[in-house]
Amino acid sequence: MYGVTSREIRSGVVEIRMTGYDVLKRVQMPAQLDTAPMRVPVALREDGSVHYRDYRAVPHGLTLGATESGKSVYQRNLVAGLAPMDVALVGIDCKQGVELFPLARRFSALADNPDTALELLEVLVAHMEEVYQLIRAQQRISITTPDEEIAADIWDLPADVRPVPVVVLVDEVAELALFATKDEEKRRDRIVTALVRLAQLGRAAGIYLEICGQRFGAELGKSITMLRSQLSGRTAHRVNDETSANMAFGDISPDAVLAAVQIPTDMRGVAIAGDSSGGWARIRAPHTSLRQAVNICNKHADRVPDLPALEPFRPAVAPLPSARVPLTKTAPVTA
Ligand SMILES: Nc1ncnc2c1ncn2[C@@H]1O[C@H](COP(=O)(O)OP(=O)(O)OP(=O)(O)O)[C@@H](O)[C@H]1O
Repeated sequence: MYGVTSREIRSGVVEIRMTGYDVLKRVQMPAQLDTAPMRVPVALREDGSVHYRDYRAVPHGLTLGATESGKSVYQRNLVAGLAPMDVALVGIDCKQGVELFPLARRFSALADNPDTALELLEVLVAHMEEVYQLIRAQQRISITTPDEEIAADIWDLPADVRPVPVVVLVDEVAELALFATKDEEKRRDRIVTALVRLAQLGRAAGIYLEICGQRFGAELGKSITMLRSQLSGRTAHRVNDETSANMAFGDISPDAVLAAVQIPTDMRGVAIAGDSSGGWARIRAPHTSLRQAVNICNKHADRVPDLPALEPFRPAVAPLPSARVPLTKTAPVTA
């Protein structure tokens, strides 16, 4: 029997109701900016504790759910939580860009079609290789100094040489896999190959994948199983059938599969979150509107880091009203 409902009663305060137990809790979501780097408070668990998306503990994530189940709102909460942090945000949104493009001011790179997405992913693979070279160069220095720790990932590097971490958000992954011609099929395979490389090697280079979609199946080609095994953070909103729930949790926990298929249609935003340990929890993200997320991204627009490789993919955005150059010149002050 499903026994939890939650709703946001005012900004940042979520009311959790456990039906059958007559328990009511009001919980204040913590401030978005958490002290631990790359650890985002993104939702509440049914016991009232905070659910974090911790990129350093679980580098890559897969979020599944039927249409209108709450995937975009969840992803929006992630972006809003990441916006104040020292991180580059990269978005791939081939659903006409409707979800991620309004948040463009905080993004270092955006792609809204599969051709640009492929170019962007291959640039990220090249960036990852450069970061590996940097880690190796640092290792060569440390190795000659007894007692000095040897860097194994970007977080072991001295802060002044550490590259900025990158979170790559992919909205509706199946849109990247559509093909009608042989050339488009080859493009799909190259996209998935780049995603697999980022998923296998990205963690040490501080590149984290956050992939979202209604399904995650054979349409993504032969490497799908390999890619899925690397996306160890799983979140499933309401799904249409057990097959979809299995795509999220079949290889992790049969109980989580059952819990995902039991999410009722009217519980939008409720999800099951689990990872490769087999542990899982029911969660619900705050109902952040697109307007609220845009405001947060605009507020932190100046935190977009300088990453020359991503510059060609930087979204063109109009300046914010406060930063606009006045259309009329003020008269010079004369003595
Ligand atoms: N955490 C939440 N709390 C309350 N309502 C929510 C929550 N998340 C989503 N909803 C409601 O569900 C609707 C659908 O959410 P959302 O757009 O995130 O779904 P989706 O899975 O991304 O859908 P699609 O695949 O069609 O884009 C929202 O308009 C909102 O009203």
